[in-house]
Amino acid sequence: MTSRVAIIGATGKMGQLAARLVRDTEGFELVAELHSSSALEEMLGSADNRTDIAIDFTHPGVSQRVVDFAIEHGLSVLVGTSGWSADAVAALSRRVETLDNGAAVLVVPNFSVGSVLGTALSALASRFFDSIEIIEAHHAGKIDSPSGTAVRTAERIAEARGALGPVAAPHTDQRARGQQVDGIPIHSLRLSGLLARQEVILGGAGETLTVRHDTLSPSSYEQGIVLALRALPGLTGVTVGLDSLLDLGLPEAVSPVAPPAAGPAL
Ligand SMILES: NC(=O)C1=CN([C@@H]2O[C@H](COP(=O)(O)OP(=O)(O)OC[C@H]3O[C@@H](n4cnc5c(N)ncnc54)[C@H](OP(=O)(O)O)[C@@H]3O)[C@@H](O)[C@H]2O)C=CC1
Ligand SMILES: O=C(O)C1=N[C@H](C(=O)O)C[C@H](O)C1
Repeated sequence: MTSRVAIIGATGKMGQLAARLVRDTEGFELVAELHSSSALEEMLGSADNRTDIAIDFTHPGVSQRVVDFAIEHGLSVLVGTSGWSADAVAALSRRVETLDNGAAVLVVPNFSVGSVLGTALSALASRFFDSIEIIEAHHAGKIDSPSGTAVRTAERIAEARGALGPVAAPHTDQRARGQQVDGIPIHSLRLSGLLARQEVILGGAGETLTVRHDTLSPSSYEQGIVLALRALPGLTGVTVGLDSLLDLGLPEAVSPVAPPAAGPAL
């Protein structure tokens, strides 16, 4: 069976990449391409060629409106746009449950497998260090900060630490100490010449551990986008991240669906 796909943000960098992947992947057909001047109705396709899946690669200020429209019309949605907070995802889950019309949403803060692993490994390590900060660096054209990946990493660290509670982040009243998400300071750099990089620095007694991921080319997103597209028809409700699709083989304590972990006996 062929899934018909609409891309919202099709003129953008990621939208163009997604369009190529949809065209090149068996079982998917591209039926609509929307940009900033398009009417949202265009995402539904035509009467004899109705859309099944919407892919959103727009801007943080636009994405929620796009996703709301898609789920209201029973489309499943793959969201690549950054800026989806935990609160916004929780509200979306409630909305999808209430609608109960078959729509499913997969929100993916980062499609790169290396980045997903970097976040998971940071969550794993976070139970052993009480001092943790994130530095994320992106191309100068990125309009939002902190990055969606950094926010997701901080959320995953907070989940993994569970009863251990927030990390020690002194001097939070000083602006140069970063923006805190779940008690973890995130420092954002925007630089010409860069694509994307994230370092999670964990400090302990007499040692630091750095988990660093570098995105060198947009090709790093391709595998994750195709994996997500193929998985979407089998999902229900709202799912965040590729973790559950990748079978990372990590202990339950750092699984995003696991209950809060108890602190390690050191
Ligand atoms: N999850 C992941 O792995 C990744 C996520 N991202 C995220 O994806 C998003 C898009 O990034 P990128 O492709 O670089 O951005 P671009 O600025 O290149 O593209 C943005 C797209 O959104 C469209 N757009 C803007 N406003 C609207 C609107 N009101 N209605 C419909 N379409 C609109 C633009 O159309 P127009 O051309 O008409 O302006 C354009 O097609 C960002 O949030 C970014 O952080 C990026 C890389 C990887
Ligand atoms: O805007 C980008 O480029 C990216 N945005 C996403 C984010 O905010 O984390 C994913 C990736 O880092 C590239």
